[in-house]
Amino acid sequence: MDLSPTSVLLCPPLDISHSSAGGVIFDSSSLRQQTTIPKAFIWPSSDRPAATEELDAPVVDLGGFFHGDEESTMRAAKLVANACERHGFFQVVNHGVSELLARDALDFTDEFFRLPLCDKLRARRKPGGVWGYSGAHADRFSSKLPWKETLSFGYREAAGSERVVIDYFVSVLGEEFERMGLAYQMYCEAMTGLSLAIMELLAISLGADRMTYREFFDDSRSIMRCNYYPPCQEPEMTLGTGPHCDPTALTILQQDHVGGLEVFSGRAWRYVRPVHNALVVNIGDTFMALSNGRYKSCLHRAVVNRHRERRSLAFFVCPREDKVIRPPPPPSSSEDVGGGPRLYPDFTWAQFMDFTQRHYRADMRTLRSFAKWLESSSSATAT
Ligand SMILES: C=C1C[C@]23C[C@@]1(O)CC[C@H]2[C@]1(C)CCC[C@@](C)(C(=O)O)[C@H]1[C@@H]3C(=O)O
Ligand SMILES: O=C(O)CCC(=O)C(=O)O
Ligand SMILES: [Fe+2]
Repeated sequence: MDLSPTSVLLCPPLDISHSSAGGVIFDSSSLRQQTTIPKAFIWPSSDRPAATEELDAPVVDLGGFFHGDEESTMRAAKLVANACERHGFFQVVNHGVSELLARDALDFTDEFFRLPLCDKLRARRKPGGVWGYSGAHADRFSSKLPWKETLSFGYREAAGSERVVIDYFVSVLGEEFERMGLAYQMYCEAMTGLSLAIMELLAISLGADRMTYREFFDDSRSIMRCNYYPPCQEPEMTLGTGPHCDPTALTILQQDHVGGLEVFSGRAWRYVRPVHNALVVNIGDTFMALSNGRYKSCLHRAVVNRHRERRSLAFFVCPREDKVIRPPPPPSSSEDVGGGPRLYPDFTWAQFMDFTQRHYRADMRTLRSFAKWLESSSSATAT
């Protein structure tokens, strides 16, 4: 794919301290010239120690599974079960996503985030919205700001959605961004296919009917997020993304070779070494609820460094908004997949997503806090 830079978009000088909407704007290129970072980016010292140990997590070869080889499928399912019961994290290779497509998606991330700030702001996230450009979430939060810029957009595989991503880029940034939109449209299609295959492998690993989750997510909605982490002059004082569990069901993440992703496991933060051509897969809160707590929602974060920018592409798989999140009964017994009493109430993704966007900043306790919030809201309406 021709990656010649898009036409240079000129824009007027910008007052970067405050936007017209009153929110604060994060301009990493000017902030990086300063010797210290603004106070709003400093995280509590308890959140900051850098990992010294590597995470023990499998790199699962999906080749045999894709070829219908039962023995390697069971081998893969066993690795996945063990990892998901421990920390909810594994990596996959021979995943079927083209290396060229993956590289183009990363390269276009560079092209977008290297645009002048005023051009990125043409795609800025609208208040209350999910899609769009954000600088450190400075328009949403006033402390513990993450040292990153993000671009998020939605995807769903349905009739009439063949151009949903392309049309987003063209409508927000202009015709000259059609190639970027096409690359991400194709990337999201590939990620969706892989996510459904992983849902099948998860069901097998849980002893459920292998089509259970594949069917549940057949009309999934996804959120694609491009993360760009600029170099930071005080990397030990801040975080690229704070400690959290993804509220979504499953995340497929492509990271570049720089490193910075950490997972909390065995009472310590552990770094994840980038594996060439591998994709990171982590369980989110919604899948933890679907497995009735048997699989753990992965607690993770991203640290930054002094000299190198880092990029990651996170593909968040979510159920259709109105589907009720409830563990499916496995074929062999009347108990739910996770066995024992229900750990979480029924809820819909629409309710949970709304909670993270309007009521609560997602962190390591989002699902628990959401369950309490649901309970208090329902008891309030019952009285
Ligand atoms: C449902 C979501 C909220 C966040 C994006 C996501 O699609 C999945 C991950 C969530 C997030 C990355 C968790 C850490 C805090 C957060 C505010 C962020 O750093 O971006 C979260 C995302 C959000 O925009 O709320
Ligand atoms: O950039 C990374 O490695 C992690 C990003 C992440 O966890 C997220 O966007 O939810
Ligand atoms: Fe995450």
